[in-house]
Amino acid sequence: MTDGRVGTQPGEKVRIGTRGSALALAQTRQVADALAKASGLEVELVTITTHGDTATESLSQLGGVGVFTSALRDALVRGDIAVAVHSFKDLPTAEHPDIELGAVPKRADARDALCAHDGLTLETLPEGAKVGTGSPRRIAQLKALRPDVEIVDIRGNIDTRLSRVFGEAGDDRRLDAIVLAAAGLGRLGRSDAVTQHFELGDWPTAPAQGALALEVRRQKDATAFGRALAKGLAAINHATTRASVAAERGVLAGLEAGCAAPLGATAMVDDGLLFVTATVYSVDGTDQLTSSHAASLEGNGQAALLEAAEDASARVTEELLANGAADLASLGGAR
Ligand SMILES: NCc1[nH]cc(CCC(=O)O)c1CC(=O)O
Repeated sequence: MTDGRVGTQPGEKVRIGTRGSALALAQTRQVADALAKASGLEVELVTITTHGDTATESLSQLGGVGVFTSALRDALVRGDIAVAVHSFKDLPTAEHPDIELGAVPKRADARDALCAHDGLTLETLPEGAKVGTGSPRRIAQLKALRPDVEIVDIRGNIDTRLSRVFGEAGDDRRLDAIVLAAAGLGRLGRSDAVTQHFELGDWPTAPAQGALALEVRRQKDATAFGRALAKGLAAINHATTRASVAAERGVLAGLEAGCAAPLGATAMVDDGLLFVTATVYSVDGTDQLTSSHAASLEGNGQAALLEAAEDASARVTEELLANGAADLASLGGAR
């Protein structure tokens, strides 16, 4: 298709695929601008509708694997787009034969946040308060700390969810609070709705939460355009984010848990070490298992970081499984 091309064609743009939600568009515009600057190429957003956007079932019923990502991946493989931008936490852990990770930009806030009316926090919500979330992990975490609250399964985009607390929702739809990713709220300029941030130490979040994945085809165009794109992707890649996310997702893959599993994982790089901590919850929130390990970086650069990530996450996975994580998590196996 592009064989024999020497220079970039005038007007040839990097077609960047994104979901059409306000959140997806906001985050993709940001990386598209950064990629344009770093590559010197013109960019163009291509909106793609995914099954997760059109389905009306709750997320736990949809079953998860790739509902938000497979249509984007299909467009990438077909060549309709050159780059697919995903919320990293929505990506399945299984490798795709034709696709690889092109870049992972610097992570945003990985924490979850409570958005409640009247400035309330998880501690000050009234007894029996209605709290909205569709995530088995968040359900387990809420139940562990506030077994009295009534958890309401919600889905939809962030603005729809916020309207259940702050908007004109009728009394029967009105919620006292919802739990959302701080990163999503930040990207939409809605951090003002947050009444409490949960610290990662006692409220770990989904593997890769707050990070984006830029995927590209494994098969590269040997053209000036292809080289400029590769250079741009390398420039916006953030090596420690990529390794931290790899460590968190390594635990997810190692536990053979789906993206809806009640698992929280947090990794970070500091002072020559990569740390990863993961917690598996029973769905009712009464039980949990945590494991933490660190691996030292044997050298510099992305490869050394990824090796440490693999090492640390393998040890965390092994310890969680040895302590019965599979049994604990499968208490929610029906999801
Ligand atoms: N599963 C939905 C989803 N995928 C990515 C984000 C937002 C932030 C992110 O992690 O990049 C959200 C919403 C949420 O969990 O509140």
